[in-house]
Amino acid sequence: MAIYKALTIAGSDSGGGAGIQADLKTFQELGVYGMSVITAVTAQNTLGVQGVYPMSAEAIERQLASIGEDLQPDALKTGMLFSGDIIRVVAAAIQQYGWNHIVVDPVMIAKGGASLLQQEAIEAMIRHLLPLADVVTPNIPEAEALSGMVITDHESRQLAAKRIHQYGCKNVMIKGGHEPNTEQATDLLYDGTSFTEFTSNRLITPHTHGTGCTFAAALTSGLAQGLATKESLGLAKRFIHAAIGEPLHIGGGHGPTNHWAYQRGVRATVAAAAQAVTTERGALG
Ligand SMILES: Nc1ncnc2c1ncn2[C@@H]1O[C@H](COP(=O)(O)OP(=O)(O)OP(=O)(O)O)[C@@H](O)[C@H]1O
Ligand SMILES: Cc1ncc(CO)c(N)n1
Repeated sequence: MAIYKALTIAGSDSGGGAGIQADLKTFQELGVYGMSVITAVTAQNTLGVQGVYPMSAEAIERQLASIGEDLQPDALKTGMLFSGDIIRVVAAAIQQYGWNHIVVDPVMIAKGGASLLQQEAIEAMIRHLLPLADVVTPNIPEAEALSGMVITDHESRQLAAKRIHQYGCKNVMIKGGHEPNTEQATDLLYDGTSFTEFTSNRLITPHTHGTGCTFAAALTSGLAQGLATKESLGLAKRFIHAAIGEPLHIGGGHGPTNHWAYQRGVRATVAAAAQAVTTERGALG
């Protein structure tokens, strides 16, 4: 059996709902072997971010080299990168080791408002990282920061996607979790030629901590297994919808999503089908 390997380069969330922890849980659930390079440690829970402690560039470089010298990832994602220096180190390693299938989740601000990326780092991300990306997955505020324009409607979202695409990434997926007053959660993909929408009903819940990380990790899992970009995005959309749809109700604030929900749904469907076959056989004979 082939073992597909996925790498996350991101920050640690002590509360377990976002960052490295969300990524590794998602990789595991989707059947890929997960590896991590930790860029920063956050003291964080469902109530907010209580502390941010970036790793040194040397510590990050060393982790990247340990992966590069031994374990080639089939796909990787970046999450919280915090500074321009860290972005340059990560971009250099991607090039040095010839890694492919790169998902850049341009994490900037946690849902509670804490900054996870310094302002000066946006320029470095545009210059060094986006040209290496197969898919970049900004939410609406991140797409505004990257494109330098305000997104108010469908047309301005399309224009922002085109602007971001010009930085050299192959695909831009502007996620719609932050779109106000909509009954649907619609994500917009631009591949340099045409637009594709991925839509689900909007779930009403405060428990959306780590949705972006989980979505990008599911996308990375699909790419690691050799699925095409659109197939992987479809998988990610189904995975996050299931994860938001069955919240765990832990913590006193914005709780994490449920990383078990998607596979439990798949297993239940398979079990129901097996039951139907057994019943039919029983009826026949
Ligand atoms: N309430 C919701 N109901 C259904 N889908 C949602 C909801 N909120 C977010 N999503 C979906 O979750 C995925 C992540 O989108 P979102 O815009 O929330 O990311 P994000 O803001 O980067 O997340 P994070 O807060 O973790 O940084 C997208 O596919 C989006 O459509
Ligand atoms: C470590 C980390 N990465 C990303 C996010 C964004 O959800 C977060 N809250 N924490």
